[in-house]
Amino acid sequence: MTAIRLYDTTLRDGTQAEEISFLVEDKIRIAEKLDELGIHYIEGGWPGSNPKDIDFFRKIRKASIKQTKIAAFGSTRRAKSTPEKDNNLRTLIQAEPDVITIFGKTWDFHVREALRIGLQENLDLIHDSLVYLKQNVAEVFYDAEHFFDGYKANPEYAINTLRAAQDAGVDCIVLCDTNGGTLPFELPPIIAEVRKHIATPLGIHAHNDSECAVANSLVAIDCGCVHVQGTINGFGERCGNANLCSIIPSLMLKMGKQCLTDQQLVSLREVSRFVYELANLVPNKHQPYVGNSAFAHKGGVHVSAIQRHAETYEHIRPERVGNVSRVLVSDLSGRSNILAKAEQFNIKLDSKDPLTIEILERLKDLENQGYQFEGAEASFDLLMRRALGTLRPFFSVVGFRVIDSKREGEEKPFSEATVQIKVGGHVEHTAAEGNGPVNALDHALRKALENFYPQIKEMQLLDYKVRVLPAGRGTASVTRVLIESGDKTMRWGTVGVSDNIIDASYYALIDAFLYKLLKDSKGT
Ligand SMILES: CC(=O)SCCNC(=O)CCNC(=O)[C@H](O)C(C)(C)COP(=O)(O)OP(=O)(O)OC[C@H]1O[C@@H](n2cnc3c(N)ncnc32)[C@H](O)[C@@H]1OP(=O)(O)O
Ligand SMILES: CC(=O)C(=O)O
Repeated sequence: MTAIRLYDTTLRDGTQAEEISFLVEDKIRIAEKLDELGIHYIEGGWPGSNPKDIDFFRKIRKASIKQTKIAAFGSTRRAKSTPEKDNNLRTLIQAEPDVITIFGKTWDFHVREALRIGLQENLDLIHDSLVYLKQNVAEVFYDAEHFFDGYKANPEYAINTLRAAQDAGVDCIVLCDTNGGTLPFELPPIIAEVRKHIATPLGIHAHNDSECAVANSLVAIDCGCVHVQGTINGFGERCGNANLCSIIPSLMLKMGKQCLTDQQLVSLREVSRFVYELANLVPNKHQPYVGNSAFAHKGGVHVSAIQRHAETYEHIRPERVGNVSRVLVSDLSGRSNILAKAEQFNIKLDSKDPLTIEILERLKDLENQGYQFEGAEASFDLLMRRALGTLRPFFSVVGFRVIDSKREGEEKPFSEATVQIKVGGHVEHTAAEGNGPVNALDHALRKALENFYPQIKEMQLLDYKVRVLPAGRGTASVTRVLIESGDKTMRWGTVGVSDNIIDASYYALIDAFLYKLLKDSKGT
C-alpha cells in the first residue's frame, strides 16, 4: 500500500483566510498539536513575508516536535535576480526548516500578466531557484501554482514548467488548483497525461471555490498522487483550502490509505476544535466527521433505525474520529427519540407506557408554542420528570415583581426585582438589584435560594440568548429565551417561552436552578 504524506498549511495558507490571524505562540501550539496528530509536514509560514514568520521558525526549533517536518514557504526567485542574491530564497534557507516549498507559475497567462516576463525566463527561474534550494536543503517541494488552469490553457507549456522542476531534482511536485475552479471529473485525464512525462512523486493542493477541494484531493490521490496539502477545518484564502479533517478520515476509512494510526485518528475532532479555539472562531457544527451535528439524529425514523443498528444512518462510527452520536428532540421526534433521551438521562421509560406518548404529545405542543429543546436538554430532562411525577419539589415561587426605571435622561436605567419563594413550610422574601431586569431577577432568586441550597453559589449564568419568534396568534410575537448555566462540573441549557421577555427568562432561570439542585442531589 502506498503511504500518503499529509502536508498541513493551516499556519500559512490557513492564515490567508479573511478572519484568521495567529500569534507566534498560537502557531507553535498548533504545530505541536498537529505533530501529535501525526501530520507528516507542517508549513509554518513564509519567512520572506514578515518578522512574525521569521520568529516562528526560530521558536519552533525549541518546541516539542517529535516526528513532523517543518516546511518554510516562498516563491521562485524574482526576475532580474539570481538565486544567490534573491532575498526571498536567502530568507528561506536562513529559517533553517526541514523542508522548503516554493511556488512557481504554470499558466502562460500568469507569466505574461502577473510576472510580466517571457515564457522561457519563467522556466529558467523555476529551474535555477530549485537547483539552488536543493543544494542547501535536504527536501524541496515545488507547488505548481494554477496547474489545472495552466494545463487547460496551454498543456505543453504547463508540462514544461513541471519538467523544469523535475530536472532540478525536487522531491515532490504539487499540482495546485489555486483558483479552486476545477471539477473532480477533470482531474483524472490531466493527471494521467502528467504521469506520461513526469516521474517525480506528485501531490495535490486544492482550493474550495467550487466546493470541490476535498473531492478533488481524494480523486487526485486515487489517480496516484502521494502527497496531499490542506488545512484544519478548511481555513484558507477566499472559500478556503481542502479540509484535512474530511480528507484524512476519507482516506483512512473509505480508501484504505493508512496515513495516521487509528489512535491518532481518534483525536481528529479535538484537533479541529483546538484550532477553532485558537483562531477564536465558533466551530461549524455541521462540519462533516468532526462537527457537533455530524452524527446528530433528529427525524424519528432515523432515531428508531440507529437504535436498531447505527449504520442505518451513520456512514462511519463517530468514535473513529473522536465524535459521538447524538439524539435530538424536536417536533420531528417519535417515541424512539424520547426513549433514547430518557436512557441518556437515566430515566426508566417503556415504549408501550402511555406516559411515553403523553410526553411526546406534550413536547410537540410545547414546540408549537415556540419551545425548542435542542439547546436545552436540562429543560427536557425536567419535563420528563415532571410528567413522570418524579421531580422533587425543591422550591416553588409564590410570586415576583421586576421594576425597571430611568430617572434622568442620561442616567443608566435602574432594575430591581423582589421574589417570594417557598421551601417546605418556609417562605423567603428577597429583593436585589441588577444591570437589567433579568439580571435583577436572577440575583433575587439566587439570594432567596442560597439560604436553603448553598450550592447555588457555585452556579453561573454563562450565556443568555433571546429570539423573537414570528407571531403565531393575532399580532403578538413570542419570545424564546435560552440560558446556558454551568458550575465546576458541567454546563446545561434551559429554555423559557412567553409573550413577555421577563416571563420567558423567568421560566428558563427556574429550570436552570432546578436542574442544578436535581443533578447535585443525584451526585452527578
Ligand atoms: C497561491 C498562493 O497562495 S501564493 C502565496 C500568497 N501569499 C502571500 O502573498 C502572503 C505573503 N506575501 C507577502 O508578504 C508579500 O506579498 C511578499 C513579501 C511576498 C512580496 O511583497 P512585494 O515585494 O511587495 O510584492 P507584492 O506583494 O506586490 O507581490 C507582487 C510581486 O511578486 C512577484 N511574484 C509573484 N509570484 C511570483 C513567483 N512565483 N515568483 C517570483 N515572483 C513572484 C511579482 O512579479 C511581483 O513582483 P514585481 O512587482 O517585482 O513584478
Ligand atoms: C501554492 C498555493 O498556495 C496555491 O497555489 O494555491
